[in-house]
Amino acid sequence: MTDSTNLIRLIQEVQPDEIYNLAAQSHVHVSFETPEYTANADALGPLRILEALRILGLVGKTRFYQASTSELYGAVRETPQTENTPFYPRSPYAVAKLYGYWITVNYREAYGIYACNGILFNHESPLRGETFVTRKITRAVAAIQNGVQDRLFLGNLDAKRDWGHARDYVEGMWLMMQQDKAQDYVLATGETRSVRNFVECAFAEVGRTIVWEGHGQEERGIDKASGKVLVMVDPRYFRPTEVELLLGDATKARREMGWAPKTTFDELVREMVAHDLATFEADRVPASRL
Ligand SMILES: Nc1nc2c(ncn2[C@@H]2O[C@H](COP(=O)(O)OP(=O)(O)O[C@H]3O[C@H](CO)[C@@H](O)[C@H](O)[C@@H]3O)[C@@H](O)[C@H]2O)c(=O)[nH]1
Repeated sequence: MTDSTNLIRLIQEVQPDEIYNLAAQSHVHVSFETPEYTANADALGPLRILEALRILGLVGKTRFYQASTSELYGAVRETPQTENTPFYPRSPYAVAKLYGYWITVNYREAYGIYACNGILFNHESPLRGETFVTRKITRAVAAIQNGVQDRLFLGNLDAKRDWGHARDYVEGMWLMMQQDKAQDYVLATGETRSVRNFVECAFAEVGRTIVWEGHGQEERGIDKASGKVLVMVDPRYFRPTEVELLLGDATKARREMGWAPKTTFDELVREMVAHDLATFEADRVPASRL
């Protein structure tokens, strides 16, 4: 995404009908440490693809999808968030994505290219990177259950997200690219949960009840049955500016494309925990081979 000549060469060779730009430095916390690279990949990246389409004369042939994000809403101006909610980005990642959003709109309006933004709320699966909060939690549950980790350290337990399953969202992305006219759409479940609640649901999958004690940085998540501290707060995971609450309204996607999420929150958590448990169990060396 940071190399125009290779992007042009690749697009010329492939002559694609559709390009889904999911490439990015996509970790919000990391973007505070690497803001310049994040801007290069996440803001100028989509511009480079759009320019490649213009240079190669593919504006009438190739459709373009830009992975926009609910992070654009940041310090939210209204709840729930729709396609018409004003943006207020709260991280170098979100500011870079703001450019990506508007350059996509601009190339659609200026050159008539079929270019659309999917404003996707958090979408998760067992394929999620291990440093994003959902997967970090489900892996820790599996590791603790297998006796290879004592506890889980997290940042802001109060943050609320609208978490859906990536499988459903990919279908929505594809639908956006099959319409008569390119437009921007929110994809979301319409439910919001705190990080704390995700922790409770993930541990419940292995039969553990988490009881919370203390406040702020002193808060602890304790296993009700054993009394062991399983969750602690580590301020290293706090962000300089946080997005406290995201809750999306996908009415437009439902009305115009017939899109609706199929996987419930509980099913998502169950699938992620089951996958991580299976991975840890498969990695365990049987006692007979020790
Ligand atoms: N990563 C992480 N997040 C934590 C932790 N503890 C608490 N959190 C909180 O959990 C929330 C979710 O964090 P992430 O899972 O890292 O995702 P995100 O910041 O919401 O961003 C993801 O979703 C966006 C869509 O809204 C995407 O645009 C972005 O690329 C990424 O996939 C944030 O409020 C974060 O502060 C922790 O230990 N690690």
